[in-house]
Amino acid sequence: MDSTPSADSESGAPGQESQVLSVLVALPAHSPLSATPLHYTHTGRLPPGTLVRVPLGARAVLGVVWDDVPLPQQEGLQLRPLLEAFTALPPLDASWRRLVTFTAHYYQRSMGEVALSALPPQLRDLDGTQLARRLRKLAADKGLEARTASAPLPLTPQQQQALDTLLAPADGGTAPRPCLLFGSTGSGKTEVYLQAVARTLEQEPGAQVLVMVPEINLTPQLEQRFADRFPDQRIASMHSGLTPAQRLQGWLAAHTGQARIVLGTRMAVLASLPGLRLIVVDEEHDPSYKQQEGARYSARDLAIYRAHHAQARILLGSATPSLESWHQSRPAGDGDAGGRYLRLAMPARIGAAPLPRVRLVDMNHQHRRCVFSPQLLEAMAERAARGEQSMVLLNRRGYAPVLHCADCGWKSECPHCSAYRVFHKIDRTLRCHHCGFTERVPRACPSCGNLDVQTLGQGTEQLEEALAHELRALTRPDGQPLVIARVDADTTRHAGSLEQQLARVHSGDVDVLVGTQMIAKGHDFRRITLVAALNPDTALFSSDFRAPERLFSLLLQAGGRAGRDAAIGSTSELWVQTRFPTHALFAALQRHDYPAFAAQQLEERAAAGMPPFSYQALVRAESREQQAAQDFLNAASSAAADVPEAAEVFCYPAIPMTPQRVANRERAQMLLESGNRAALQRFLPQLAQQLHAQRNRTILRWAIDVDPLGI
Ligand SMILES: Nc1ncnc2c1ncn2[C@@H]1O[C@H](COP(=O)(O)OP(=O)(O)OP(=O)(O)O)[C@@H](O)[C@H]1O
Ligand SMILES: [Zn+2]
Repeated sequence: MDSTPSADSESGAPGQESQVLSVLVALPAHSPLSATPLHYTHTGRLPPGTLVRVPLGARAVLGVVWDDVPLPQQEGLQLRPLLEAFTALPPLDASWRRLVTFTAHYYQRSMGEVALSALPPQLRDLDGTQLARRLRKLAADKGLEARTASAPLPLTPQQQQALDTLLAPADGGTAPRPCLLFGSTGSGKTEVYLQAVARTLEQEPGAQVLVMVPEINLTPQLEQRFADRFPDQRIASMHSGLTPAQRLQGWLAAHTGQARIVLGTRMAVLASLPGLRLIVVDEEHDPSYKQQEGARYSARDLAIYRAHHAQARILLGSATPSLESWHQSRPAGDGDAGGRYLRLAMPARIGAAPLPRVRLVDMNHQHRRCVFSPQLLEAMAERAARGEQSMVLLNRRGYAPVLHCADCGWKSECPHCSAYRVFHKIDRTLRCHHCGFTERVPRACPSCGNLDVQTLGQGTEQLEEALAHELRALTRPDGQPLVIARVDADTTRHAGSLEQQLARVHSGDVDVLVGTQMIAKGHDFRRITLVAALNPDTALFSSDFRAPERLFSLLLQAGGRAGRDAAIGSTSELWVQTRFPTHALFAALQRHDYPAFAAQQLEERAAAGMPPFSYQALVRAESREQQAAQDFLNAASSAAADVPEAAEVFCYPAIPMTPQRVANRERAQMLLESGNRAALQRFLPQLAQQLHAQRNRTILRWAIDVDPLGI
């Protein structure tokens, strides 16, 4: 296609001059062109936010008309006209564009990448006619069934107070304060969300709400509750499990305001929501809100930003808030103005079902290879005999994390990673959980030929087998043998399989459920009265300072699955098998005392200058050689050390990541820390410039992770 010279071109209808437009397109992440919008010509003006198709090299790509950016002063710059403007679609509004700009700057990515990744992929393949047809179809099919709405429950005084505080009018012209709903497991947070949504939708005809959940497997249950409560509302869902056509439909429904309720995982935070009045972030502490590739954004943090600028209300909910949100919602005290958020507490469980009793089993008193203590087995047997369910948690899938030969010391290392391959008995494979490398289990030790190769440690597969053996003599109240089921990433690979397996638990077909943390979160199981965590100890002494926080929240959330139905009448229990029963974390857990745990952790973090008392970024690099990766990072940080922006930022020397090698790539990381978020933000582009400059053939890739979760 011919390039058209810029502004003074004379194509087009009389009186319609060709204009220069700034257009965002997605360019490869480190392309020098990716920093700002590109320029194209078009006959007549198009408002910012209009979706367009533009030529890029030999391709035609989707782009978004952006707010004007001056043309670069470049000799002989030839601008090309855009190919197509999707004027049937309302432009993406200023609030969305501002969110994209902020996300790109804050997380050190290009605006084009962020903007285009926030759009449904199928938009790239449609032309204007096809898009117009989709829009007509969307308007014609409301996707609703005629049903009666589930009635709102009469709120408990605590729920009522939380709701009223959330919805209280903000001071004239200011954005409402973000609210943290600190509500015990089973305290009825969802009902507060539902009624907050209902009230928000009533208040304004065009109001929209965004409800976020951490895990895709929690969306069906929540979606059902929303669909039951709002049968005359179109609900758009947004998560990675949808087909491209479904994603486009949901996105269009939200963008055009036809869907007033949007429900989704972290990606939903970047949806176009022109009428946004309320955001709910359920289980706000959950690490899944952090995107782990590309633009590594925290959907919770972006939600706070987004709500602020849209002057929308925002409610973060959790029984175990992140220490960041907890700290941010601290009440004013002596000499401290308090945090920016408002803390709403709902300590009581609905229906007065007490929180589970915590029982610690000291594994120092058991024999070395003991997996289930006799006390725990007995307790599970009692529950099963009464027709109650138990749940056993172990954060390790497969049969055994390592195979080894006692004769020569061989271990099932992955040839491509610095990690062991996990033994999966079901298909007799050794699988690397990092790179996916899979082989049949060797019949004999590959190094010395010893036929007696043994397992080390346990995974969920082995637990399932061991439990079946231990409980084989027991029957349910109806005389049938006990049913033991396992739910982890291996049993839920196929679409719909998780829902099926959970449905079996809900219907009472399963007596003992074994699984990874996947089963600990958010589910409203009615008949589980005992939850057991088998080996939580490694997190107590991890090098990652957030490990105790994650453990406490996992255990408390897991325990929260027990005893949700007071009508069952028996006391619920959370069992923890540990070699450190006197650890302070367990003491706080026994009292269900999140505030005490948080206070102790925050004190440690304050003393050590860790988040939330400091701000961090992590730079990661990959190379064939560990030294090359570290040298690259260290060179960039020394080169950037002299800029004025470096003043308040501390760069630690680069170190190997764990695991150090994955898929034959050596990985290194460098931690940056500052007591001042703005200072860190000013420094990062300087460092990025140096990383670009230092980059050489030996560096396979690098990335900056702002506010990293795993250190
Ligand atoms: N006001 C109410 N009256 C009666 N029942 C209620 C009320 N509010 C909530 N419930 C019921 O209490 C149960 C627990 O509520 P919900 O699942 O919302 O808890 P939650 O706070 O989200 O817990 P978790 O953090 O463990 O997910 C649900 O079955 C819900 O229907
Ligand atoms: Zn591997």
